[in-house]
Order: sequence, then structure tokens, then C-alpha cells
Amino acid sequence: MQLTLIRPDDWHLHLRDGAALSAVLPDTCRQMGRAIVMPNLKPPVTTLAQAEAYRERILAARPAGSRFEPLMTLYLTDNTPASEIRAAKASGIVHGVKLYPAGATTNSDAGVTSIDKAMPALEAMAEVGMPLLVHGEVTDPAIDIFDREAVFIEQVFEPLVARLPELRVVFEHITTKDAAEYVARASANIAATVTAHHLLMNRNALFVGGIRPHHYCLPVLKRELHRQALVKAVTSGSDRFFLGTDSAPHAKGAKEAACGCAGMYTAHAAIELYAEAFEAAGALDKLEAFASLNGPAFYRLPVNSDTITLVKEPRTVADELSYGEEVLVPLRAGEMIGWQLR
Ligand SMILES: NC(=O)N[C@@H](CC(=O)O)C(=O)O
Ligand SMILES: [Zn+2]
Ligand SMILES: [Zn+2]
Repeated sequence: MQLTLIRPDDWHLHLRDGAALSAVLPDTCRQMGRAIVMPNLKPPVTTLAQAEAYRERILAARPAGSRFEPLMTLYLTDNTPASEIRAAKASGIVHGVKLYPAGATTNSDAGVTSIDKAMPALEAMAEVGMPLLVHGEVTDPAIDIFDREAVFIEQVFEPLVARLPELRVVFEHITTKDAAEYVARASANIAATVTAHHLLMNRNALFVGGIRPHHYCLPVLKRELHRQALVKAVTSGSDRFFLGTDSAPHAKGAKEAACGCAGMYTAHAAIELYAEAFEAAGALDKLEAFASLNGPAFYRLPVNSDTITLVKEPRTVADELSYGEEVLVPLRAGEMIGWQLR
């Protein structure tokens, strides 16, 4: 069996920088036409000048002949001036501004401590049509980690959308039934990305036979009922949901540690993993809209003009991949994936 799709894009991707960037970028270039590149570097990409420089480093790291296009983002802080948003919009290279609640995830320390402080930037975004990309989890340590996304919807997301109804918002890497249902009934300027790993695994995967650091990411995997709700959302035919891998590489040593980093590396087999999830749901016919059409429509960009072909031939994933001076353990390391790219 084979499946030809308009070339997909990845609307949520971590490429890192330096040697790590060079190591992981070819995986994405093989399958994706474009990617929304997350700005949580150290230090974060908070200005247009930094985004321009990062974009040049990504373009320079592409394999020869690749036409992959990085779509840049800015990292929103309490102090982002409205003028930076206007300049970013005018540049044509910045396609979104990322809201990390301070402390919510990897390299989010410089993130937003209160929506009020970020209001000048948010108002400018609503005005110029710059999408806000949201890591939607509250950071209150008193809130159970499995509830942080659902609580974020009522405490932050709904009030923000009520205050700035024109703002275009992507609820990134949604993991709950609550978020899937919220986005499906919200107004047309609200959308969501969904990862392959949240479509394929529930929280049991964190503890199969022992603690599994390579299945730890944020937002953390949830109960099976949530996984099922995400599958239902992406296969529903709604154009509000689109592909965003949240492929988030960390060196093996940083994951297999007493306090391991959050993030799964999935870019080596992104579209193959999504094909497995859609096939399991009997909805392979819905994959192309999710992977290749809904994202460009939301971001007001053209659809890619070429195609990729997947064949249903299982392959074994490598145990480790090179990651600069270090190594990286990809999702499914040493195990099978049902599809491969021709
Ligand atoms: N998803 C993750 O678990 N980690 C991401 C950050 C993020 O997307 O929240 C990373 O940068 O490592
Ligand atoms: Zn995130
Ligand atoms: Zn991410």
C-alpha cells in the first residue's frame, strides 16, 4: 500500500542551534516543506534581529539542494514592545509570537509572568494579524501536572480571547479532551496543533516496565480518554487542527538523568508516525488535510506544490542518532514503524 500526499509542513518544531541544528535539520528537510521554528533558544529569540540571524543559520545548515523554508517566531516576554511586533510583521519572515508562561517548560524562564504585562504586544498582534502561539499550561505548583492544560483554558485562554477577540491564536500541542473540545467550538481564529506522540500514546507509556524518560514531554502524556479525544478531533474533518510535531531533541544524557529534560524527538519519522495514528483510526483519508492543508490555510500561506509518498513497509528505527558531540534517542528507538517515506 502507498499514500501520496501534498508535501506537509510542521507547524511546531524545535531545531535548536549550532551542531544540534545541523544534526536534526536534515530529518525535517526530508519531509516537510516548511516549519514554524520555536524560539526557545538560550538566550531566547526575542527580537526581529535575532530571528533574522537564526533564520540565516538554519538556511546555512540545510542539506545541499533542500528547499525547506523556516518560518520564524519571536519569544514573547513581559517587555516585548508593540514596535517589535510591527517590525516583525513587516519583515515577512516572522509568522508567529510564542507565549511561554514563565517556568512552564524547557527554556521558558524569560517567558510571560502575567498577560497584563504582555498586553501592548498582544494588542499589536491582534491589530496586525500576527498569530499568538501558546504553550497552554498553568505553572502554579498547586495544580496537578495532569490538569495544567485544562486549568489554563479557563484561567488564561478564555479571558485572553474575550479581551482580544480578533487575535489569531494557536493552542500548541494540545493533549486533552478539554482543549480539543474548546478549540472545536471556539471562533474561527482559534486553532490547535497536535503531535504524533499524543495521538499514539497515553500516560501509561511513561511507565512501561519502568520509568521511560524518552516518553516524557510537556505537556505530559495524558489518560487514554484524552488520547481518543485528540484522535477524534484530528480525524473529524475540522480545519482547526493541524500537524505540529513538537519534535524537541535533547541529548541522551540530559534525558536519562535524575532530573531528565522534557521533549521527544520525532522528526526522524514525523509523517510516518502520524500515518500510523490515522491508519489506526481508519482515517488515512483525513491525513492530507491535517498535515498539508489546514496549517497553510490558518497561516494564510500557499499550500506546498510538490508531494511525498509513504509506503506501508515497516522499518526499524535506529537506537541512537548523532547529535553534535552527543547522541539523541529518537522515539521508537530500536522498534518498528509501520510506514516509510519513499
Ligand atoms: N515539548 C517539550 O517537552 N519540550 C520542548 C518545549 C515545549 O514545547 O514545551 C523543548 O524545547 O524541549
Ligand atoms: Zn510547549
Ligand atoms: Zn514545543
